[in-house]
Amino acid sequence: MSLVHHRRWLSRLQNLHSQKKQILFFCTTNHNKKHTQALPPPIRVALTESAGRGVFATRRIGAGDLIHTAKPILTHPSLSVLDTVCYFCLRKIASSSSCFQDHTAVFCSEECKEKSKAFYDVERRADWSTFDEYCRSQGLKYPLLVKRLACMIISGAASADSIEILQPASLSPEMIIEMEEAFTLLRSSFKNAHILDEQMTFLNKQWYINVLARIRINAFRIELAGGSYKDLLALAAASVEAEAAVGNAIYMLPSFYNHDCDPNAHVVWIDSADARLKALCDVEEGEELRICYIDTSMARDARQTLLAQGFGFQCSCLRCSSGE
Ligand SMILES: C[S@@+](CC[C@H](N)C(=O)[O-])C[C@H]1O[C@@H](n2cnc3c(N)ncnc32)[C@H](O)[C@@H]1O
Repeated sequence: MSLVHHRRWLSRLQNLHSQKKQILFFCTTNHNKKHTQALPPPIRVALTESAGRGVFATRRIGAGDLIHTAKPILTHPSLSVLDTVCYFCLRKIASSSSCFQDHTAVFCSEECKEKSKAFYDVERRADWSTFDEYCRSQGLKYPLLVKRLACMIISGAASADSIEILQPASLSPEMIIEMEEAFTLLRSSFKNAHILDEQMTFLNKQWYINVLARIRINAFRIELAGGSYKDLLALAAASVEAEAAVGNAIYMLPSFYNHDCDPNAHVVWIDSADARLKALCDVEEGEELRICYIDTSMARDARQTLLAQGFGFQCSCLRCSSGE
């Protein structure tokens, strides 16, 4: 990406920051005060030397401190937990008596149902069985986020360029060919549901590829840390079967954190897709905050391969450079 391109995105980000309605993404909560206040988090997004944009501390942050919280701008539950995880916030639903069932989806609260009403109404007009089955059989999770985003755009809850600010993955011609089937299924599901052409003007192949290229390197796999002992046992069992995730989500600010195999920050989810960015050690003012995109316990070569294939970069962090 060129410097001019980066500057353009940085200025867009600054504009976003100054818009009051966007404060949600950057919201921090001061629990010591009687009233909840939206304070700016102690960070800024700026250009790094070799990893594009990154997140930097604007003051000293102590080990274990909450840096900021972030609400997702897009979520989708894993297909295997559609009937036990909230459609909107990905909270686990303990029992059918404690949820708000609505046709194919479950909601943990009236609030989540209300917040997703507009795009859920669009989604439930269509028959998604073929699309979902295609994703399930191919082990694809990101097209589900594209489907959700398309429903949000059709309903007016999001704009067609809402995640354009995020960095896209570079896609090979083979990857683009692989996307065609899911795109065709997505479009035809809307068509068969009689969604009007004028509501779907954005939904062309180029839009689909652009969005998926961004989701590919910016989506977070959500594993909830909270819950009962029974949940933890279930989570441990599910982890073994690689099904621990309740879903996937896209955030704005957390997407600007770069990777390090020995990170100084991490993301935690307690009981929903609301993310908490926390410092893992003391961080000095001006220092870049980095999270780890993959399992830190892996060996160097495995980490390098995964980062190159999944995120398109060669990691040159201290740990990788020292061969650890
Ligand atoms: C989630 S984005 C992070 C923010 C990104 N730098 C930007 O400008 O929007 C992930 C991408 O950032 C770059 N990146 C992240 N960590 C990196 C690192 N340690 N070294 C080089 N590039 C990195 C890679 O291009 C990667 O695909």
